[in-house]
Amino acid sequence: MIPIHVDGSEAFAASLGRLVARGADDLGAVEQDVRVIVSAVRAEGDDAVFRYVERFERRRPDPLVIRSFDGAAALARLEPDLRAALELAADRIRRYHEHQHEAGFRYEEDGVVLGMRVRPLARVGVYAPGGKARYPSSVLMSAIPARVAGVRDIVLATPAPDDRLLAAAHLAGVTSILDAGGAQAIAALAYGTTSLPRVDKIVGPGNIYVACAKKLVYGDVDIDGIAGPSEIVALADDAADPSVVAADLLSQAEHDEDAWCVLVTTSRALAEAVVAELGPQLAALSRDSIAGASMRTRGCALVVSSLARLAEVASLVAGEHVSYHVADPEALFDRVEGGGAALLGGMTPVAAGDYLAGPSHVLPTGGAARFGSPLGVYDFVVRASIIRYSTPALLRHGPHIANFARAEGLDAHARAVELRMSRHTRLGGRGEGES
Ligand SMILES: NC(=O)c1ccc[n+]([C@@H]2O[C@H](COP(=O)([O-])OP(=O)(O)OC[C@H]3O[C@@H](n4cnc5c(N)ncnc54)[C@H](O)[C@@H]3O)[C@@H](O)[C@H]2O)c1
Ligand SMILES: N[C@H](CO)Cc1c[nH]c[nH+]1
Ligand SMILES: [Zn+2]
Repeated sequence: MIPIHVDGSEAFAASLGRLVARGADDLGAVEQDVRVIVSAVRAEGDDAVFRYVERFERRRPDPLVIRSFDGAAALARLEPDLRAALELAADRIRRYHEHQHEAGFRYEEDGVVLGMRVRPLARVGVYAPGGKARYPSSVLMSAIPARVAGVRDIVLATPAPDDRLLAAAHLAGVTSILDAGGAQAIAALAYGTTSLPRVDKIVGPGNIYVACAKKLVYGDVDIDGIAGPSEIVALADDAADPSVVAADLLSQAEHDEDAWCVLVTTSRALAEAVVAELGPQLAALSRDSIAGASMRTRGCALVVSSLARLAEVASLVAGEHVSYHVADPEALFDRVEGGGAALLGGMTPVAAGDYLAGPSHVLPTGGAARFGSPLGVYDFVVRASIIRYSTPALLRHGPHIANFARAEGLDAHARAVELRMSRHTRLGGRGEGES
């Protein structure tokens, strides 16, 4: 089902090389089409959004923007077990993100007040996929951090929201819903239309059209990143439970034919036992053809000779989820670089992180965990630097600033400083401004 490669072999080097080079999805195949959609929505607004929703989703939303929705009623209509799961998840996600609050700061240094002000973004767009499957979990995982940050308007963009989505939107504090999916929804959020004011930032996962549209509008609006197919890197030693490791690998493989599922282990016997588990477990899944395709094309087991090498390989691969099936997960985690989500110990399924542990499941993929972080409250704030000079401080720094400016050939910069200094001197120290 998946090949096993031992460190030192050519096959191991090739497999690791392919993983390290995997990068973000190649969006080139759809870029031209998406560019047309984005430009049309930018130029024509609602009319173009309706046109593309009719073309790709075969329906006409009415209304396109839902300003008030009865999320509480939708929640009440859900089957009680699902309702309880959503409420538990929302509560846990909120409490986790409350730890991420970032305070600004101010201090004074020799007559110069410096600081940083942190304010929430005013208006954000949260995309929740709605093509092949529905993800109320993604609504919670994207919108709750925004709500905790204090964002005033949270627009959920999703095609034809059902009760599960409306209930999640209600629990997450979504303020309005754009009933559209795909590139047209992203363009409407980025540029605004008659019925929808533009947003400051767009977050959340989606398919290749959504990802490409986010990339194209970036700069006119902020984005969280480009989410590619799901990934899991399971790290295991010889004490790991092969059936549990196999179950974790399959739990991400079932997302997408292109998901990356990788086992890195210090034990050849464990690798063989995991591979033996995969077939029967896969056969029992409803999405067996998706998970099977992912395993066949992008799955592999890499066998290394030490925990140090395990950490090195995990750092190189930089997976979205890294699950630690080893005797001392904390010690190994300490040696692995990068962001993403770490699931520590055999009793921590990746699925717990996907649904309700607390941290957002919107994570860097395609190796972006080398530098990227989970979606968080910090994604929904804007920072302003604060600088305030007193007169003595400017008299002290002024000559240095002017010298620096002239060295860059920027006279006007120098004069803006010198004017203040000379005016102050002319007025005998009684100049305007701060003493
Ligand atoms: N990383 C995460 O946290 C996470 C979470 C949930 C889902 N996902 C991923 O998000 C993706 C969701 O994809 P999806 O397709 O189910 O839903 P989606 O909502 O992202 O895309 C559906 C939209 O695609 C557009 N579309 C479809 N065919 C098109 C075409 N030919 N031309 C232009 N636009 C077209 C339509 O407008 C449609 O509304 C999956 O890959 C899934 O694995 C990721
Ligand atoms: N594992 C996905 C992120 O890679 C998130 C998700 C949503 N639902 C279940 N899982
Ligand atoms: Zn998942």
